[in-house]
Amino acid sequence: MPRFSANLSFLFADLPFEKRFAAAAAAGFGGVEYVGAYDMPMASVKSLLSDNGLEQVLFNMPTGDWEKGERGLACRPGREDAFRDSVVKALDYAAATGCRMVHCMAGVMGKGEDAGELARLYCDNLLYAADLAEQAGVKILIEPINPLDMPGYLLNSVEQAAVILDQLDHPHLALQFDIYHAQIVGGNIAARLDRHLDKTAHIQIAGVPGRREPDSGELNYPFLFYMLDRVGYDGWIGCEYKPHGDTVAGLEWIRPWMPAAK
Ligand SMILES: O=C(O)C(=O)[C@H](O)CO
Ligand SMILES: [Mg+2]
Repeated sequence: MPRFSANLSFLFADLPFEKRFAAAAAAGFGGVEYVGAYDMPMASVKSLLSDNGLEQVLFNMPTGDWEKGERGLACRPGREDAFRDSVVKALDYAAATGCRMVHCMAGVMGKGEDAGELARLYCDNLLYAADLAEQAGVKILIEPINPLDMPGYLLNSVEQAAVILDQLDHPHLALQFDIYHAQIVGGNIAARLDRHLDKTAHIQIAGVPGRREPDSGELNYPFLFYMLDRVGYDGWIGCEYKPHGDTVAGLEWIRPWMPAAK
């Protein structure tokens, strides 16, 4: 049976962030994930989780200055110190909230930059983060993101991520398999999920095209959930989509697997 996590950066977006926790619990979710809650004190996040009986499934490391175009720091020359600070901050929040997975965004390539050089720095930084994460009992996840939504992003394909994970061979590095991005970059989802499942610590879903509810578009999610059960995937499935309208009204697709809270 799939276990669904509500991505609070996408779902319940009409509510203030701190109210999204209760809304997720009422909708039946047992876990939540989001980009980050670093502007809230750790104790407040912890209370929101425990008051609502929620597990903190995942969040991102601080990603740098989003307004200025940063999308993670891990491949960025000159940002090594900021990257190391971001690892420490994320692991502090992870310890406070009992979170066992942290997504490390790679960052974007500038025009004329050497992808090989950036990839080398990215790998060095991933190993630095993974060593610290190991001491904290946390996994660092890397997620391929499609280049239409995030032009210049360093890590685009699941296959690229698999090569990096194979080469770094660190027990605290794993794949965040976002099916929405993977469908746009390569398709053939069932076979690729199967092939890379041993590296996959977390899955995210959305309909393609449009990143809407997973009951719209070209992907057959009930089949993929069935397949994930058959192969014994026991991780979370993050609902990272932009609801068409009201989040709860749009959750009809989930009810065969997840009833609303009583
Ligand atoms: O963009 C995505 O798919 C992600 O999962 C990012 O972490 C969102 O920030
Ligand atoms: Mg994602």
